[in-house]
Amino acid sequence: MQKLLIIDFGSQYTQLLAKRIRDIGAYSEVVQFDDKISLDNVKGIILSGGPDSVYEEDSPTLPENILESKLPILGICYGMQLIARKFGGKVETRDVGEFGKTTIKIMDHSKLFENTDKEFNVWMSHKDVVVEVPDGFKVTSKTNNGIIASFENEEEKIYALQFHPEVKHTTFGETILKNFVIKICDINETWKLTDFVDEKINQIRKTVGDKKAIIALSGGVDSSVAAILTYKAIGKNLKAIFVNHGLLRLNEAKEVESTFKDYFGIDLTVVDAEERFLTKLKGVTDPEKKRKIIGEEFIRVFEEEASKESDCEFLVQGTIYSDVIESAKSGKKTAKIKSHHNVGGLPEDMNLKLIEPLRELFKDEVRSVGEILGLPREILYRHPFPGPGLAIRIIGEVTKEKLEILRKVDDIFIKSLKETGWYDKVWQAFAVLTPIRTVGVTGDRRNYGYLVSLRAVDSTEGMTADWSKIPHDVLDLSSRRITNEVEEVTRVVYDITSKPPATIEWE
Ligand SMILES: Nc1ncnc2c1ncn2[C@@H]1O[C@H](COP(=O)(O)OP(=O)(O)OP(=O)(O)O)[C@@H](O)[C@H]1O
Ligand SMILES: O=c1[nH]c(=O)c2[nH+]cn([C@@H]3O[C@H](COP(=O)(O)O)[C@@H](O)[C@H]3O)c2[nH]1
Ligand SMILES: NC(=O)CC[C@H](N)C(=O)O
Ligand SMILES: [Mg+2]
Repeated sequence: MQKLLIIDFGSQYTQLLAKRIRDIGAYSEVVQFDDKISLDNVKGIILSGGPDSVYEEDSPTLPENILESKLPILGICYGMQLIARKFGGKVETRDVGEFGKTTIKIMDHSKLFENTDKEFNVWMSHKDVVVEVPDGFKVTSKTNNGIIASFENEEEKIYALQFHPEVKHTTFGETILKNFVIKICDINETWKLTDFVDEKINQIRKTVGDKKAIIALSGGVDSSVAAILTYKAIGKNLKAIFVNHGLLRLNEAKEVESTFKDYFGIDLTVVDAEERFLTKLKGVTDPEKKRKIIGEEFIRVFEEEASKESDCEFLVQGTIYSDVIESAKSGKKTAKIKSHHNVGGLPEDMNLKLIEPLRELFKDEVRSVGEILGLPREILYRHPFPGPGLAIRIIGEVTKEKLEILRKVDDIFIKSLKETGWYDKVWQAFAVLTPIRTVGVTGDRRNYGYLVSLRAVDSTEGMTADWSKIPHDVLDLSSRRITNEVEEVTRVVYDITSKPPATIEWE
């Protein structure tokens, strides 16, 4: 089968690139930069970004055989800088980076930019820049800051982009990738999500055999889809476990329980584990420590529940690709951003075998799988909620008192969004409780209360995000309700940072 090869230099977005290629309907494979690379059936090569700088010693280099192959090449970010250096251009670092939204202007015709505007927004994440392109290459676009955003050698079919076309916030990103895959590499075969569903159901059936499995069910999108997929494979041999770790939102435990009992015939056990989680978290302020403690405690609960069943050997989790990438469990060079509780937060000694049917997919693909499986909209379009819950939204130590405050604030914000029709317009929204105390005046009295931040983001798969442009009156409504109804809070701010440079959750 014809394919595109993606060479991974440690970008946070490598699998996202693979996904975009799937969206275009072509088959792609990701390999590490130092793997032995076979070029059989390969029609084009994409070089990913990465955390290194090409001028540093020991930084990853271009595999030799790809240049000899004369196949079309597209270098992105680090990949672009590698091409510049390899062919004799110049790469330098700058004091000020470009992270998030930047505008570029097309300077010269390029096949890559066919059907795009002459000027459009792109998503950047870099500090190094190409200051001189190699001989034989031409600059095809620059950013508003005068930085080279793309260059190419059309004859050799070598193309380079400083920005990330694989990121949804890059307008025309899909057009650019399509131009590369279809017009430049000439690929024309199809990949479908329904094939994926059938394949996974068979695989799960084979793996579990006549043993039993438990599914860690949070009521969120990913684990609900994983649950139905697994239920289709092994039926009654699947038991669902929902852990109430005391870090949930207002009324969440009750809602999840009733939704699942009503909708699906799956056998669901709710485990009340509030005291054990909060005891373990006592005095802990470091975000990574919190995540590891929670990840381990989850597994201990699942092990205890599994041991109550005969022949229960498997734990199904709704892990998706963004959980994997940020925990640095993908490529060799990928930097760790944070340990997602269900991946980087897992203990080393665990006796259940993991099944993660959605591990390679992104959120929007998971939603599509859910649609194929017939899950209701209200489950599929819930905002994501992280496994460690409110523990990573309370900056500093987690206490019962703080959990109470944050639950009330979060509930008011979400209700305000729902009432004004904004809940479905943003990808994820929540509140964060900071340890900062600030002076307020309520009813002529001094009130020394907490500072909370509201956060709402627009995203497609959580890998990048922009802050949502919620109207001022909706923010105003939320702020007034919060300060009126939650006396411990004296100040409300709205988070206006994109990812990158920030992340979605604060810890
Ligand atoms: N309270 C919980 N009880 C049981 N399992 C949980 C709980 N919270 C998280 N998990 C497990 O951890 C996995 C990762 O959590 P995550 O929040 O990323 O996914 P989700 O809750 O299924 O979906 P969403 O991202 O929409 O919230 C879940 O798929 C589920 O398997
Ligand atoms: O199940 C989870 N376990 C975790 O440990 C975790 N950390 C972040 N998230 C969610 O992932 C998405 C990206 O968040 P970040 O930009 O903060 O990494 C956002 O949707 C976050 O809510 C988690 N989900
Ligand atoms: N995202 C990237 O590929 C970054 C490449 C390089 N480290 C830079 O800062 O420019
Ligand atoms: Mg969740």
